Order: sequence, then C-alpha cells, then structure tokens
Amino acid sequence: MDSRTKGKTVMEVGGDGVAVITLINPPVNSLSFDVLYNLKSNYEEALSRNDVKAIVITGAKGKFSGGFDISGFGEIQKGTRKEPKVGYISIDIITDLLEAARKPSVAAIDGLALGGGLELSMACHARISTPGAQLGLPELQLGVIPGFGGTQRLPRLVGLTKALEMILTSKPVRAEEGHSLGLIDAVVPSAELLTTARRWALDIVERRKPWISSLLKTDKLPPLGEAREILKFARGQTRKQAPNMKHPLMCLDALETGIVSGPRVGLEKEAEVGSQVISLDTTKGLIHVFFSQRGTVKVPGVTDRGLMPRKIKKVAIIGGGLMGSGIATALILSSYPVILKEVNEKFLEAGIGRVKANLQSRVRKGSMSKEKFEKTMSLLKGSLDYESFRDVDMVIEAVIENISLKQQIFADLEKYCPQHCILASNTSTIDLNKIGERTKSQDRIVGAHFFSPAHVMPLLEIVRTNHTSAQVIVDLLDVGKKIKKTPVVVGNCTGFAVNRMFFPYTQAAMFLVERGADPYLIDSAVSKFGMPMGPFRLCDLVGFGVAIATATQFIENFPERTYKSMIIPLMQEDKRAGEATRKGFYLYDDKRKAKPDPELKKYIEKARSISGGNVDPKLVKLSEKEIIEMTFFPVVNEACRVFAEGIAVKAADLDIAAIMGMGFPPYRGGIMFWADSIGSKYIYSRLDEWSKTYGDFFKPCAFLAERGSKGAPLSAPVEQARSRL
Ligand SMILES: CCCCCCCCCCC[C@H](O)CC(=O)SCCNC(=O)CCNC(=O)[C@H](O)C(C)(C)COP(=O)(O)OP(=O)(O)OC[C@H]1O[C@@H](n2cnc3c(N)ncnc32)[C@H](O)[C@@H]1OP(=O)(O)O
Ligand SMILES: NC(=O)c1ccc[n+]([C@@H]2O[C@H](COP(=O)([O-])OP(=O)(O)OC[C@H]3O[C@@H](n4cnc5c(N)ncnc54)[C@H](O)[C@@H]3O)[C@@H](O)[C@H]2O)c1
Repeated sequence: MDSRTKGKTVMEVGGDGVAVITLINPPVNSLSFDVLYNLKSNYEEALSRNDVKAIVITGAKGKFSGGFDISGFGEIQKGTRKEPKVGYISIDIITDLLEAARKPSVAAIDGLALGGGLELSMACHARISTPGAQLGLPELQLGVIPGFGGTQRLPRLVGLTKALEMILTSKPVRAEEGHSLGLIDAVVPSAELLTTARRWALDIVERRKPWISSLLKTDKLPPLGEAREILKFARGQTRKQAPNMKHPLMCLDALETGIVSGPRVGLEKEAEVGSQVISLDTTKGLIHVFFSQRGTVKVPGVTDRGLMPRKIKKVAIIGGGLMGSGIATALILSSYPVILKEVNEKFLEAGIGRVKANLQSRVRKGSMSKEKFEKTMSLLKGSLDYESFRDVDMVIEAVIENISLKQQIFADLEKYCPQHCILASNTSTIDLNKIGERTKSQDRIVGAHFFSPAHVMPLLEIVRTNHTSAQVIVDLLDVGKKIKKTPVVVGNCTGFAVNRMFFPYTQAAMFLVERGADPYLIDSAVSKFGMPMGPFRLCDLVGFGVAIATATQFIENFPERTYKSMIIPLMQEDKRAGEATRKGFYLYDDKRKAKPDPELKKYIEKARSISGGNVDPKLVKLSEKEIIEMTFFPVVNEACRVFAEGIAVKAADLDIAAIMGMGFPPYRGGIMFWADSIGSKYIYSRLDEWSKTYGDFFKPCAFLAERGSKGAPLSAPVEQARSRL
C-alpha cells in the first residue's frame, strides 16, 4: 500500500463468475476516500467484464466496515481535503453505480457494519451476516448524519419506527435481530459466509432469489399521515433530549423528505444536509471527542515501551461503603474475583448488600438474568482481616478520606500482600506520596480514582506518582479497559485533574450568590449550557459532608486561589446537608423532586456578612452568557494550571476528564477544546478584569496569561512543562 494512501480494496474474480471485493483498511476497514474511490474502480471493472456475473463485497480480517473514515471529516473541516461534489459518493457511486447496476451485489458481513459500512451493505441487493455482528448507524453520536443513503434505506428495510430508534440512539443491533427486522437476509457461521454470499449473488442472477433495491422498497413504510405523526413525535423528543444540537433535527429533515417526496429527493436532501453538518461546532466537538477518548490509553513513556499487561486474577477492596461497593460491582461484572474487606460484620453485610442491590437493579430492568446474578455474586467474598490478601494481584483502598487511616492501611498491605501486588487508592484528593509514606512500595502505589456511582460512571482517573512503575500503569489501563472504563492517566497532586477542575466551578457559583446572583438562575443557565445539573443541585446530590471535606483539602493546598464561602457550612450546622437530608440548596419531596427554598436567602445573607462582601448590582443581573463565563472560565484557568504542571499530558485528556468526570457537554468538545473555540485572549481578558474587581480567585495563571497575550491555543502541547509525572 502506498504510504500516502489510506486503505485499499482488492477484487478477485472466481471461476463461478463472482467478483469478490474486499475492503482493506485496518483496524476496522473504515471507508477512506481511497477505499471508496478504489471500490468505484472495482465496480466499473466488474461491470464491464464479461466473466463477472455478480459481485460480493466483504471486509478483511473479520470486520466488514466501521464506516466512513472519521478522520476524513477532520480533513474537510481543516480544509486539508477538498469536499467531493455533494452527493458524489452517496448518489453517483453508491446508488447509481452500485445499487442500480445491471449485476447484483451481496454484502458478506462479518463482525461489524457501522455507519457508512452498513449503508454500503444496504445498497447491495442482499446482506448475509455472521452471528453476533454489530449493525448500526451511530453517526449522530459523531455529530454527522448517515450520509451514504442510510436515512433513506434503513426505514425502507426495517420500518420507520425502528429506523428512527436505531439512528436517534446510535445503538447497533446484532445480526440475529437484524435478521428478524429484515435488514439481514441470512445469518451463517463465519466459515460459510463467503460461499453463501457468492451462491446468493448467483441465485439473484438466476432469479432464484429476489433482486431487491432497498431504495425502491415501500412495504415497510407507514402511510404518509402516520409517518408524519411518528416524525413529529421524534422531533419533539429530539428537541427535548438534545436541545443544543442541530444535526439530529437536520437528519430527521432528510428522512422526512424521502418519505414525503420519494427516495431520490431524499438522497439529495441527505447529501445537502450531510455536507452542512460537517462545519457545525458541535460536530467538530464530537469528532474531537471520538479521537481524544481513544487517545487516553496512549501514554508517552508508558504505553510505547512494549510492556504487556500482567494478568490480574484476584482483586481486594478495602471499604464496602458507597465507592468500595460500586468498584466491587464493576469488577465482578467483568468477571474479576473480589474480596471485600470491612471493619465489622455489620458493615461487611451492608457493603455486600450494596453490591447485591446494584446487580438486582439490573435484574429488575431485565438487563441481567437471575442465573447471571447468582454467578456474578459468587465472585464476591467478604473478609474482616488481611489473611485472604496473600494471593491478590491488586488492592483498591476505598475507606473514608482520612490520611492517617490510609497510611496505616498501606503499611499493613505491604506486610500481607504479595510483592507484585498493585496497591491502589481511590482517594479523591489526598497526595498519594503521603498515603504511601510508611511503605517501601512506592513503585506499586497508584491512584485508581473512580467516580460515583463507580459501576456506572465511565471515567477512571489513574494517578501516578514520580515513583509509580510504568508496568503498574499498563496493568491498570488493562483493568480499566476490561471493566469498560475510559482511563485518563494523570499526575499526583491534590484533587488530581477532575476535582481540581470541579472545585473552581462550585466555588465560582458560591461567590456569585454571595454577591447577589440567584442560585436557581445559575443552575438553570448551567443546565441549559448542557451540564447534567447546575452546581447547587450537584452539591445537594453529593452531600455537604463530601463538599466540606473536599473544600478543606483545597483550602489547605491552594489557599491563594480559594474562595472561602460559609454557605454550605452554615446549612450543615442546621442539619441541612443536601438531598440525603431532603434539604440543601433545594427542598426535596418524597420522590426526591427538587424545588427552590425561599429560606436559602437567610444562609446566603449570613455567609455574605461573614465574608464581608457586598451585593454587586452587576452580578445580580447577570445574563446567562455571563453566568457561564463566570463559572467556567475559572475551570479553564485551573485546567491550564493542570496542563502546564504536566498533571495531564495532553489537553485532550482534560477534555475527556471534564466530559466523563464532570458531565461537561461532549458536543462542546471538552473544556480545553471549548476554551479554544472561544479564544484564549478573550478568556484571559475576562479573568484578568474580574480578578482586579473581585480578587485572586479569578486571577489568570501564568500559562493562560502567556497564551492569552498571544491569542495562542490553550490546547497546543506544553513544550517544557514542569512535569510532575
Ligand atoms: C459532500 C459532503 C462532504 C463529503 C464527505 C463525505 C461524505 C460523508 C458521509 C458520511 C457517511 C457515513 O454515514 C458517516 C460514517 O460512517 S461516520 C462513522 C460511523 N462509524 C462509527 O461511528 C464507528 C466508530 N467506531 C467505533 O464505534 C469503534 O471504533 C468500533 C468500530 C466499534 C471498534 O471498537 P473497538 O474494537 O473498541 O476499537 P476502538 O474504538 O479502539 O477503535 C480502534 C481503532 O480504529 C479507529 N476507528 C474506529 N472506527 C473508525 C472510523 N470509522 N474511522 C476512522 N478510524 C476509526 C479508532 O480511532 C482506533 O484507532 P487507534 O487504534 O489509532 O486509536
Ligand atoms: N463519595 C464519592 O463520591 C467519592 C468519589 C470518589 C472517590 N471517593 C473516595 O473514596 C473513598 C471512600 O469514600 P466513600 O464515599 O465510599 O466512603 P464511605 O464512608 O461510604 O465508605 C467508607 C467505608 O470504609 C470502611 N472502612 C473504614 N476503615 C476501614 C478499614 N480499616 N478496613 C476496611 N474498611 C474500612 C467504612 O466502614 C465504610 O464502610 C474516600 O477516599 C473518598 O474520598 C469518594
């Protein structure tokens, strides 16, 4: 393969008159422009050759295709590749050359057919698949729309309602379901895939099997009036669920055009809309997230050393509270045998009960069978001492946030665990060097920072100290992958990456309300921006105990830039500690529904009198845009510090950490990507102005000042970071 080209296709014509075209572009046979243009040449040749009667398309090495090459969108966005004529691929090649050909095509699908891959197969005249293959149109998740005819062909093959479900949720179906839906014509074992597809193609030529053009099918489409109703409902749901994104509605426009005006007009609309969405900011953000998420496992100096992960056969967890039980759940769900240690029988029973409840909720929802529940629970054993720790390969400590307790536990672990055993802590804030101070095992001490609820939240912050060995990181990255978490490797410091970014966010919110802003308006503006909830609702959810413990760590470690608000401690004194006590910034009813509390004013006023601040008329009347800037620019400022200090190696890792740890909206691309979309100069100037008016909490850090003064991107690599790794 030429080093400048990305992928290719190979065509072989058999003695039976079937031309087999294989898509080759590892690792997922994505449809790069090179692959697509090669495919076109193969078709032209196959159609002109007298010895070819029919065509089979397949993918190399057990994968049909993972879809259009996503990096191609980036090339178009950056202007490094010229856009082909609108509709050139979907209409000229896939429809007019392939589907309308006078020789039939059959898709032989192994492993997966996603996005453009599935769309290409739907233009074939039949689809044969191996069992379990994944079939889906996940384009909306990337900010684009199915652009190779998927908006037209999928509803015609599986019906409008199912097509909408598959497109709007981006969730694939398995081959077996695809078969029952009419998307797949036959499911056969891998070894029989090609022979069946060849035979099927010849059967079509010989009219023993029907020659079906998906685009011309109408039997699965509902009557027009019903279709319009279904689409109206889908639009309403989409507006509610994705209010800040345009591309899902644009996708529905393409779909509806095809139903109302016919598939050819639909294809043209799809091509037009497909071209428009590529330049949306939300699309740029989502594509950035796709690659950044896959980039977190590439850690310079660690994963490029040829180290192989060691097998982790058994894990011990210390502490069966909220986090320990969640971590245990995540591990046993991925078949790791786990020992859960607690302080006494009562706490142990409670911890095991929490794990049980986590799994039972899956049984109730139908996503886990009773047998699987029993089998999974059997992997969990309780313990009150360290005797059973003698053959564990990894321990994760998850006891309360208390330095001396954790120090004692790590000293004990060194005595009881085997020499190779990884010693991990789930601490959210404490310096790992302090935790391991009383051991000689610094090279195997690491942070495994999960987020609550640990069996649900997708992020795992892997915290390494200057002493943690590369092998231990590689091992933990592997465990993270097996338990389906996205790991982000960060350096050791108070709060690591996520909590360091989180802290200024809540602090900025406290500052604003003490100076007169309305907390409920702040929460509303932040939710509209795309966060799952505002900072005050979040504090209620987390609970004031945790909020105060975290704040204490920050005040001790970063006093120069901490805004010390008394609002939460004052409420805590009155036994209102958040949602768990049904009173916090909000009041909660029996169903835990939150409503504003007029009494909150009292605490805000008292806190204001303690801090000595005044109501600022400007802050009382903040617009939503100003609220977002005043709550998130301090987060950008802290993210810059984290990046400049080398706590995060890549800005993209902070983007993923913010999205998966804080709930930052993915379609904004993550905190650094979003900041760069606004511009470092502007962010710097705003923070600088606020710091002069309101104090050092807003003071831009040196990194931001330097890049802001030049208007340089914040996410550009740090050349000489004071690396803490
Ligand atoms: C006129 C207008 C402009 C014209 C432009 C042309 C028109 C475009 C029309 C659009 C046509 C089409 O409708 C659009 C699409 O098809 S978009 C792509 C849809 N497909 C997907 O979203 C699938 C994305 N991939 C995945 O979900 C997973 O990667 C997976 C395929 C399920 C495999 O998962 P897993 O085994 O866990 O492996 P990884 O996720 O780690 O991926 C391995 C590596 O492969 C890279 N990858 C995967 N998919 C793609 C892809 N589609 N394009 C490019 N690269 C891909 C991934 O980045 C990993 O790479 P690294 O190993 O380097 O990290
Ligand atoms: N709660 C969160 O949202 C969250 C998120 C991430 C990380 N963390 C961190 O996780 C850790 C645990 O937090 P949590 O919220 O699960 O606390 P928790 O209070 O719910 O649970 C702690 C458990 O540890 C047990 N324990 C105490 N000493 C022990 C010992 N010597 N041996 C065995 N068990 C012992 C306690 O009995 C208790 O059940 C803390 O370090 C916290 O900072 C918490």
